[in-house]
Amino acid sequence: FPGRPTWDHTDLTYRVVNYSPDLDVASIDDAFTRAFGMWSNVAPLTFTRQEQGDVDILIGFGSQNHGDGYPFDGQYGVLAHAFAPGTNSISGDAHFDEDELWTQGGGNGFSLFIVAAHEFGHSLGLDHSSIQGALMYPTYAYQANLQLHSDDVAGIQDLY
Ligand SMILES: COc1ccc(S(=O)(=O)[C@H](CC(=O)O)C(F)F)cc1
Ligand SMILES: [Zn+2]
Ligand SMILES: [Zn+2]
Repeated sequence: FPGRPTWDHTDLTYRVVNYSPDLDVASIDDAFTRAFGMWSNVAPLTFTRQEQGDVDILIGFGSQNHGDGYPFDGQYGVLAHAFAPGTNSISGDAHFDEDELWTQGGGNGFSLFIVAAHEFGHSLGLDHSSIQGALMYPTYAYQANLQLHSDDVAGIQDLY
């Protein structure tokens, strides 16, 4: 992102503000934990869930207008969005479009784990990759066994 915003600390905290009815709470929590893990596996970052107080990354589901001036668009189209690191309260936050069908794997719907891993890349300061096959490529593609592309790894290691 322009100006190369990054977090000034590596022990990041997050909270899940609300849940989608598409999956049970444990599956949603697990998808986010695994999505953060993709990045902490290759960069000196830790992600700790914190139920109280200020956190770096707020995660939630919303549809259409959900309070941040970036309304979602109903089913399909924009699936989610996330804000770059910074000092604003919304910095780093990740929002998922409730009008999508969130799933755990193949078949119809979108993998919450894959979309979250991509969004958290933005929450950490990564922009899009031009390499198809990279997690940070701008369009969704289901992968049964998600692996970061070398471009994703290079990007996060360049930032942290
Ligand atoms: C692989 O993960 C994603 C790919 C594409 C998207 S998106 O189609 O919602 C994208 C938003 C984004 O790049 O985060 C689009 F611009 F709306 C979200 C997650
Ligand atoms: Zn939003
Ligand atoms: Zn993106």
